[in-house]
Amino acid sequence: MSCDGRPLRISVFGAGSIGCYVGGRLAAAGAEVTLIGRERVGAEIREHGLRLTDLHGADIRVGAADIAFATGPESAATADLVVVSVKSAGTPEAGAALASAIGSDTVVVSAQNGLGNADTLRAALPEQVVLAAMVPFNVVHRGDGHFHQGSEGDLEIEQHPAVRAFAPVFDDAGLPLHARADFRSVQWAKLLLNLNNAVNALSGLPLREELSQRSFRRAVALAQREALTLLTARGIAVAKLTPLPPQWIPRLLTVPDGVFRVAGSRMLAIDPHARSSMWDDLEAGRRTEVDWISGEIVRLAAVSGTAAPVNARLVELIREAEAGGNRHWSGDALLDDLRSRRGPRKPTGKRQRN
Ligand SMILES: NC(=O)C1=CN([C@@H]2O[C@H](COP(=O)(O)OP(=O)(O)OC[C@H]3O[C@@H](n4cnc5c(N)ncnc54)[C@H](OP(=O)(O)O)[C@@H]3O)[C@@H](O)[C@H]2O)C=CC1
Ligand SMILES: CC(C)(CO)C(=O)C(=O)O
Repeated sequence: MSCDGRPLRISVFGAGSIGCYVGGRLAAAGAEVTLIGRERVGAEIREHGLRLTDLHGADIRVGAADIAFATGPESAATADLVVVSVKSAGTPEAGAALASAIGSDTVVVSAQNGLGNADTLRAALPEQVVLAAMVPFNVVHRGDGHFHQGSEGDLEIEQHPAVRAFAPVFDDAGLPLHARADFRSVQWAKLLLNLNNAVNALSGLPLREELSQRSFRRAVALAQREALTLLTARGIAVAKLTPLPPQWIPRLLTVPDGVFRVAGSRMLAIDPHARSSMWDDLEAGRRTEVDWISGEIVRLAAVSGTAAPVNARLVELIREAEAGGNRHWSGDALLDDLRSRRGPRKPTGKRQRN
């Protein structure tokens, strides 16, 4: 893929799990990539290069000489495209850093979870085209420059004419980008899925092991059902990322054998070691994105004049865990705790499915 006969220049602001994996694959496909991140990551890449693997046996090597690394935004000055992949708490700083470095022709893509990161970047970068994208798959950093894609799904992005200039290099990299006119509803669908992040982080378990336990699945379903009730009441659309209607989403996580649906109509495999990005943050002692994920449901409830006690409790438990509290809950204990937060249930006469 080239831009005016030369390789596309891409900077990735936030060289972590997603940034190194996506940036590395784009470099392997011929783009001129600069990763912008912390010196510890730069040192790892200088020593080992990048190794990028996936569930299907892809094993791609990018030598240290074939991908540039920087700790500041200056190198983004000549980029055609900047992919932002910092955690949500870092977005304002990323926006300010890019504002001092890039020109108005550079397109910026937020490859982050949550709903508001692209808007935060737009506020800092009023002259640039800023687009939100959705990363459905999980990436695990295995050390020594090795990043492993531990689940499946294709990238989705807001529909915009600018996408045409860089979509081909994503195709070449084996990471096809699907442009969607209803992107907000895609973000809501992903956020519903990410309500599992808090439960996963509190379980202290890999995703597959967590989701193989019925009580954790029921805990996730409580959070998702609470969110869906609010979304439905406010008439907010949730993309049909599966062939099932949105009200079925809580049931998707009841699949017993370590696979769940993320996007598309397929069952998606999960690597046995894959963990949520929130698990990574708790493990590393970093601030999590709980305010931008479960916290969105709490805010939605507040503006709707109601409450979201299950998601509010998950926010509270993650904050406690960030401060050193329990992050090894059993499924039964977590489920009992979350259930005790809900108001009394009306008897339905029906057996609970999840
Ligand atoms: N990991 C995953 O599997 C998935 C993640 N996502 C989403 O993608 C986004 C990125 O997640 P992920 O890749 O896990 O995040 P990581 O924490 O692994 O990577 C972000 C990196 O950017 C660095 N960074 C932050 N601010 C700056 C700065 N100003 N200058 C230089 N480097 C900086 C961070 O360093 P430091 O930690 O020192 O600040 C960190 O190394 C999140 O929104 C996440 O929710 C979506 C799907 C899956
Ligand atoms: C891929 C997925 C859904 C895995 O939990 C994720 O988005 C995350 O970890 O943040």
